Amino acid sequence: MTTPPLFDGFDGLDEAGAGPRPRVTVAPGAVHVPDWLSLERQRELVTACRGWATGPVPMRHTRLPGGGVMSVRTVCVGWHWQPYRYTRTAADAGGARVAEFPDWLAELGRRALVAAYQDPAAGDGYDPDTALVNFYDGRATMGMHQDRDERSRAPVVSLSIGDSCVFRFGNTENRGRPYTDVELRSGDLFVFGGPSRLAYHGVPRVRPGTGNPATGLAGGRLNITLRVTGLTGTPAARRR
Ligand SMILES: O=C(O)CCC(=O)C(=O)O
Ligand SMILES: [Fe+2]
Repeated sequence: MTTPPLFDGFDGLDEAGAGPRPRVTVAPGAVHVPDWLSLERQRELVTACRGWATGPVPMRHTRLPGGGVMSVRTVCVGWHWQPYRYTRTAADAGGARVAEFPDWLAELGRRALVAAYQDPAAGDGYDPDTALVNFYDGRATMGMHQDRDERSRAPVVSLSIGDSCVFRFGNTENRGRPYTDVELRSGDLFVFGGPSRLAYHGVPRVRPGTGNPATGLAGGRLNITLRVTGLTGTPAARRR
């Protein structure tokens, strides 16, 4: 029996409906954990992201120094990323200080590492302090890049909600091959750390209409990456 299209992307079954999609180590330190987030957790994250998207810093298309504009819309929590650095205030998006990074999100990050690396101690000491929340409409893509503006080389935890996408996970040398195309669906976790921490990656395609409105997201794709900036700020500095 094939999977009814209505359930594609959130029933935990593979394309043929034959069973759960397996956890896959795509490269050393890079792990895909399908269906890691419960529907309820996805709903909570959608609600949280809606809140962050409305302020204090608005969700916006990031402008690149070369004059280009990213097709995804982004809002940051904890630290604000703009190409190619982190600051506490969003100079390129209204100037407000970004929302505090909540403890529950750091805890989710620790649990993500335990699940991805299948090691109860994998989350020990992991203390993400920034989240980049990206929203992709059906036409948005993200070119191949490295996440390298963080001083820390602690793993990146990536959570996906809504429409499925092709996530291209490459090598640490250049934007080209070899790379692996992974389908990320609503609820999937992807972690990249260790030898894969600086691997090039991108999103060449989103598949409109494959999400589940029960997540609270009627359309589009939400991706949240948790990272450790390695930057410090005293409470006073944090307000700057
Ligand atoms: O949307 C994704 O899955 C990846 C996002 C990403 O690479 C980034 O925000 O740096
Ligand atoms: Fe990235």
